[in-house]
Amino acid sequence: RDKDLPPGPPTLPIIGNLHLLPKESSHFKFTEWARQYGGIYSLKVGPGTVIVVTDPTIVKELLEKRSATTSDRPAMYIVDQITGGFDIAFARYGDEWRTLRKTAHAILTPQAATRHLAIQRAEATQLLHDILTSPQDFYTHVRRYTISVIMSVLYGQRVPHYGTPETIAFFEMMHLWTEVLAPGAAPPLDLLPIFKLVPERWAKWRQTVRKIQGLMRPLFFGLLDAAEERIRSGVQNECYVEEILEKQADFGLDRKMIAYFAGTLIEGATETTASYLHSFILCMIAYPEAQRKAQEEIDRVVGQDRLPNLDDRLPYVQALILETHRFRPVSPMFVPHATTASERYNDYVIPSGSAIFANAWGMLHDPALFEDPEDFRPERYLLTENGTKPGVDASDMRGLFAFGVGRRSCPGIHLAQNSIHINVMNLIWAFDFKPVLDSHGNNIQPDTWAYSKGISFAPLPFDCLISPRTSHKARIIRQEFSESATIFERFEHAGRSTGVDGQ
Ligand code: HEM
Repeated sequence: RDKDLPPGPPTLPIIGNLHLLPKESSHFKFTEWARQYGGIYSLKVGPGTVIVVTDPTIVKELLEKRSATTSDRPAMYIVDQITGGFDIAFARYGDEWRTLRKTAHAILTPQAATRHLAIQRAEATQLLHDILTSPQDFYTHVRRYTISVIMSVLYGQRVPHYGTPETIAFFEMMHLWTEVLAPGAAPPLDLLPIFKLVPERWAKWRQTVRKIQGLMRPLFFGLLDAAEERIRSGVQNECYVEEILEKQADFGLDRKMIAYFAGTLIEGATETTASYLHSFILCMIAYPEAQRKAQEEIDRVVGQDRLPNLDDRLPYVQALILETHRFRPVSPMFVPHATTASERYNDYVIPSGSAIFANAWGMLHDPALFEDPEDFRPERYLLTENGTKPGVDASDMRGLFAFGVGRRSCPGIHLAQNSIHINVMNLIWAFDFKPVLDSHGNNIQPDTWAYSKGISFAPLPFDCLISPRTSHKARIIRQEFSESATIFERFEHAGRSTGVDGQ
């Protein structure tokens, strides 16, 4: 380790800290090191440098104030092989990323996001209705909701039930993504490019990449073809593809870019929002007192006779939403950034080309910032704006640290926040969430640590008893769902096929 680098664990010759890197749930080990080496430390991975930041002030300084040089992404050979560099979340910091980001704003700014509220509300009503009808399947109902919203926003085509060929192909593809990107699934291709020459029969990762490509191309182009055909036939519903085809020349996009950009946005939107909502339900059964307080507030403000809406003032529910982001952040390490120039921070030099990991988990679970951080306690956000301990200077800790900071922060935040607020309020208003019972009638306590260990951090499927709070509310749900039919009609195009077989 160069003497100007921030401190870090002892290195071995040539490989540096490679042998120490965790194979799963890396945020836990990265947080352990942060407690030992401080708010900024470094890891050597072969010749490369990784900087891990676990201090809100340093994150703000490096990723926000100096975002002109810290907004690149590390090279990811496998991702580029799969998406041709057109996945906005992993694209290098350059003209193509700028173009993609600009087009994302066409659908994702706060104003643009309000255009999607009608379909989000209608889909949320279907989520209530689906849970009312088959509560044991709540996990897949939530996923149907999230994919249906983003498909409507992008292609103007909703997903009325979970088993459509497009959803089957999409989730199969996501499963393979997780498999191939899991640490250890492929050799360190970005550090040791010689491995790129290994032929496919000896490189399982290559076979997986080929399978993903085989699912991805027909899915992304099939969805685009179907949307274009619908638009040509004069049926419009203000979706992204309509807008982008109109302005294609201004944005400088070719057809492949549109197909891959829109397709990779489905990935960015679906699992993240679903994972948040699953964590919320898990917290409701694990922390019944928080559920009771939220229900009491909603009953007082909203009453029994209508669904909640975004104008309702519900401070405890707002605090609960923030606490869920803090307690189980969807992206505990954000997405890694990289530097395009050397940066000096205090006495340290961060070389150009270093990866920077913002350790959101370590900050959101820091006992110096949060009282009993491993407790789920919405009240902390009623006490101080950022949920931090009274008296702690947390001005650099924004309440929504969950969505990243700087130029690469999440452009989907407004769409995601609307989905989260609408559904959390609806679900608390409508249902009681309880743990399942064992054969003696005792509660089986949910495991709030049973999460996926790969690149995403999502609760593993869990059991839960969900029942409507009153039969009157159940009737309102059925009525609202049937009234949503007129909104759904605009996003359902019977007879138009994407050609995806979903096998
Ligand atoms: C609970 C929901 C969500 C959470 C917690 C979340 C969180 C994040 C985080 C932490 C990042 C990385 C920020 C960084 O690198 O500094 C990110 C990036 C991104 N998110 Fe989200 N996200 C969510 C939903 C969505 C939705 C609904 C969309 C799309 C409609 C979306 C699209 C993206 C994209 C395109 C990027 C990459 C941005 C870039 O690299 O320029 N996300 N998100």
